[in-house]
Amino acid sequence: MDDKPTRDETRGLDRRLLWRLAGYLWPYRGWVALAFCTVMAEAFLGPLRPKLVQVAIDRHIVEGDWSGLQQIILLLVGVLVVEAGLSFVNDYLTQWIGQRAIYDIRTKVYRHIQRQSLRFFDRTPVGRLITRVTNDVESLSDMLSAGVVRILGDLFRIVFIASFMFMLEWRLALVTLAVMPLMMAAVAWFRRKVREQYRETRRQIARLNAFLQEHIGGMKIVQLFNREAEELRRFREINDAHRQAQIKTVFYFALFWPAVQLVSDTALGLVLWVGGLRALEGTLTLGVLIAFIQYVRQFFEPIRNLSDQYNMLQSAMAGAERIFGLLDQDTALPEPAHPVRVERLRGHIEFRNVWFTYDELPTDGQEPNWVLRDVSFTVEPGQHLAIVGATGAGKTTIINLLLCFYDVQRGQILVDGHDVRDYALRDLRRHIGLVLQDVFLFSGTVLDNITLGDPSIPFEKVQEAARLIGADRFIERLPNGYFQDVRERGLTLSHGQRQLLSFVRALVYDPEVLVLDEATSSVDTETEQLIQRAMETLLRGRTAIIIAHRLSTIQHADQILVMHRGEIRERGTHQELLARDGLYRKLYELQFMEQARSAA
Ligand SMILES: Nc1ncnc2c1ncn2[C@@H]1O[C@H](COP(=O)(O)OP(=O)(O)OP(=O)(O)O)[C@@H](O)[C@H]1O
Repeated sequence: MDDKPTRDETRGLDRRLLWRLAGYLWPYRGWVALAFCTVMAEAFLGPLRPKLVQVAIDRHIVEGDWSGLQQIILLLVGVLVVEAGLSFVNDYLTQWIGQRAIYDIRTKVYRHIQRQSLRFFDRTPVGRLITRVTNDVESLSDMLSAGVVRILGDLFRIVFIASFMFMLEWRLALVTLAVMPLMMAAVAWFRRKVREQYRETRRQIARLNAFLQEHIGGMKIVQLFNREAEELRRFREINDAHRQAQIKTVFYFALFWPAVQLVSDTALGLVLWVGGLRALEGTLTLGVLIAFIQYVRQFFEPIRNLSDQYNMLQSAMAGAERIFGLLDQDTALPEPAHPVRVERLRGHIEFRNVWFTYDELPTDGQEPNWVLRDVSFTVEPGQHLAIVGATGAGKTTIINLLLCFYDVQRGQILVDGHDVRDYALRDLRRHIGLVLQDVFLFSGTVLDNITLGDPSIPFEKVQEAARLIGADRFIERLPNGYFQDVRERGLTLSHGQRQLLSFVRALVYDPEVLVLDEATSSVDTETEQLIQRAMETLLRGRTAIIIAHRLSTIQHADQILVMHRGEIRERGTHQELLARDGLYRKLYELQFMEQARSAA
């Protein structure tokens, strides 16, 4: 299911992952160094304050030295102001660095996904990829921004505070540290519990995501089969498990904070007791005692922060592992070192003994599950080739291979005499237009969907293409015409209208070769005729490969291939194939009878 924790999160911090993540901060190393300096200065100034208070009391208040006291007060105010300034610079800077690094990683992940071959998308659920680009990248955010800097800052703060305490009065410092074993025990317990709970929460989130992805996608079926109540019950169950995991996490946090407070208060009590007794004996000044009270308060805060940050690091490590796992998996087809240059294609296409399977080739010598078997054919420039066959025969696969969505395992595909692998993918796809039966419309206007956001295509060209295809009438009837928003996935347009739009799109791009997967969805007779005429316009003067579902539309094709279970069973023109008493004739008669039945 989506987003399983892929690493054992009980493992500690992985140094290899940390280094790799640090690599994303390298471009901002100057700023990171500055952030370190500010955090160090802040870590030093904090413990300086109690020391100043001690001096103010012991040397000036007790001695009645007003002018000296004034100087110390001024110094204290100065320290506070500088600390506030440093804190601002540090917070802003670390977030700025972190957000930049996150931006870089997110762009890198998206670019990587974009380059993958379709084989990758067949195997990887969309929900998982979305989680990688959003949640997982976000989980690195805390670490790459404040994380590392703050952890170092806290460590330094502990060292500085301890040093100040020891310099001031080493015996009282030891008294403060006496509670450390208690503190360590509390931290260790909390860390273990929260880690367990954290893993449980992640598991529940993954279940929630997987459920939502499946059920929102399949809502039509859920509603059609009246499964709402049952699905709601299942959703409630998962949602409840998620809630319980969250509440447990909150429980441990709620227990941890007061526990830390208790330990630090115990330290305070000890300091007051031992320090108070000594003050009464006259072996300790009041200033030192007051300074120590402040140090005790300061000392436990970074310790508490560190245990929090440990959890943050854990979550970042899990996210990093998943992101790097994705980045390290590269299924992009290799681009040729010296691609064939193309200005225009002549449109000569040849499949030469092509064998193909969607699966990985077995390494144990077993025969693969071939989807295409020894497919060979040639389309001369300007010719129209139609492919027919039962569902699953391998028609779409031929298109997928011609457009290099997948790589052939045996044989060769040649366009204008060159292997398709010798072309740059961009070039090849620019010159071979593809019109699919399931027309995908992006959110945006009708115009955007025709030009696919290419501003160099003039509006007049779009209008002209729409007129030639016969789509102008319905577009102009839309409330905003070409500027009508089509909504996500084109739900506001009918099948026929979407089909026409995709024809206009193809005509505007004016490819030399056109590959067309004829729509199977039924449209009314008028739209059917419109589509038929539009197809003729689109195909005129171009080399074309048409996957035909209605045999009536391909009677004028120069060549027809009849596919059966991945093989070419028959080939010829419509008349030749009808004359032969074979598969084509059977298919034709079947469709003919169906049409006659539906007309009756
Ligand atoms: N992405 C894929 N991964 C694995 N197998 C696939 C994939 N796409 C298609 N197949 C399998 O390959 C075979 C041929 O499929 P193909 O889509 O080429 O058939 P088709 O003739 O175009 O069918 P239809 O007319 O239904 O579109 C089928 O058995 C199908 O299950």
